[in-house]
Amino acid sequence: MLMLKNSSLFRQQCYINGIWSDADGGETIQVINPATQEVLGLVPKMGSAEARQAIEGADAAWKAWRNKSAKERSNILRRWFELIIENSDDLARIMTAEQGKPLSESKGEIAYGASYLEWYAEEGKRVYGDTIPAPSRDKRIVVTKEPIGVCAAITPWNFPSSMITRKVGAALAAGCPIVVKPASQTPYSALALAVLSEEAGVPTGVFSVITGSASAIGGEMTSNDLVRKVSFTGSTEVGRLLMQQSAGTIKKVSMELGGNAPFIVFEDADLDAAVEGAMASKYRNTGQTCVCTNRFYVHDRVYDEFCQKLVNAVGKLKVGNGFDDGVTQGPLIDQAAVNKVEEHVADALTKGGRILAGGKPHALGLSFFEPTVIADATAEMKVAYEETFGPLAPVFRFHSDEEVIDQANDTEFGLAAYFYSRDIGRVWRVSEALEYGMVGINTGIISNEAAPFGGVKQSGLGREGSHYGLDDYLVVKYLCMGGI
Ligand SMILES: NC(=O)C1=CN([C@@H]2O[C@H](COP(=O)(O)OP(=O)(O)OC[C@H]3O[C@@H](n4cnc5c(N)ncnc54)[C@H](OP(=O)(O)O)[C@@H]3O)[C@@H](O)[C@H]2O)C=CC1
Ligand SMILES: O=C(O)CCCC(=O)O
Repeated sequence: MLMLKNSSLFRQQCYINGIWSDADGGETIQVINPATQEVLGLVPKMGSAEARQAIEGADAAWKAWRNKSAKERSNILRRWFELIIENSDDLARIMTAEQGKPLSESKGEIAYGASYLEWYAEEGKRVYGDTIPAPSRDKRIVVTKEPIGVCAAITPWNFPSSMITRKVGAALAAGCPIVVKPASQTPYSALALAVLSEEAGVPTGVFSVITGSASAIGGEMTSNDLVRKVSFTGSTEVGRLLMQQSAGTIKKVSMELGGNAPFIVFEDADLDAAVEGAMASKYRNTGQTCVCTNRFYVHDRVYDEFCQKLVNAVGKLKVGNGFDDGVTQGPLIDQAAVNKVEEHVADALTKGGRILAGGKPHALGLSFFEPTVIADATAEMKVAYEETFGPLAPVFRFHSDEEVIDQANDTEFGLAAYFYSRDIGRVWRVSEALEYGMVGINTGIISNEAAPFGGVKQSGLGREGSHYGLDDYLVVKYLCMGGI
């Protein structure tokens, strides 16, 4: 039983057009605590009919929402932000229970998620237009920005709150209503946000949360003509499918997909700082982050020293139930996630990898896995080209800048990359050569609400956070004034 100060935050119904609802047929999905395998509760298993209802409600709400002043929308977003902060202890407990991450990380995510609402409450006031000198004297060119319309979002289990607020904050600030389908493994964080949105005064239909069949709800979201934009965070495979489905009605799409982040340690790096960044980047959320380092490249001259320092730091991690004191590594989300890490470890070992730490499921059982470091990684290993999404750090050796840049870019993904160097010329050269949407230079943590988050290549399209994120929910309108 989840103990909360405000038990009304734990809702087991969907929030559609301001009404708390069950699925039409009464079907439900079980939600499991990955740290204990206990059933936390049930949520409705909705499908296309309920998704259509939510979309139609959003469309009905759109006109009044877009007609509010930016300041009115800002006040509501601000109030929602404040309520999230006021309830952050409970929201963090809900997150740890359904997702497994340590309570301190859940608290961090609630604050991080709320920061998008706070930031967009302000930025929504700055949707500026433009005037452009016309090529002829009798015309004037004026450019305005307008909300794109009804939006739909599908979000993942690894960041159950912030991946919603990052989309919803921008959509609402721009003047768009939005319907969200959270991951089936972590619906309660989303439903708790809906409880607080209602209290904050977000009008009926402007924000709905619908749980259930991903293919049925996703199918309706991507085919319904009323939806003008689909925003997705999750696997590249599902992102590709949603883009195909959205093509029929030419929807705008934002896709935040898989990564395969390289983390390069040059021979002039501050190694202690690099290890600190490596730990934050690799083991945050037990390695289940699309911007987590997937591949460490370390210069031959500092290879052994870096590996030793990394292993020492990994030895201090504590695996366990995220509610327990001192735990830094929760369980993986499910057995399939464990299988993938095991597969990558086994593959690396058959190709000459050397285990320096961990390497197997944790003695706690269930989906707990030992934080793992593997030395002598090579380009032939699966860890070089597939996203592990778990606590496995493969360490590759390199000898020159050209070699490591080629290896870092040798992937279909292009989300985040990191490198450590104290040479300013190299910092510029490497930053420019890396084919990635985001580059962390002498830092392992890059995410914040003021920065544009997003990838290139098969890591996705569009940006979230920052003023670029707001543009993704706006359309440009050109007014041609003649007869002057
Ligand atoms: N970029 C990122 O942040 C993330 C990347 N991943 C990567 O993806 C791998 C697999 O994770 P997984 O959870 O399966 O990720 P998915 O892409 O399957 O899930 C993400 C979201 O998409 C939904 N979804 C799944 N199938 C469909 C569909 N056919 N139509 C519409 N929506 C759909 C899911 O719903 P439901 O939960 O109901 O199935 C969930 O809400 C991970 O190992 C990791 O490599 C995963 C999560 C986040
Ligand atoms: O897509 C993800 O894995 C979530 C990104 C978390 C972050 O914003 O850093």
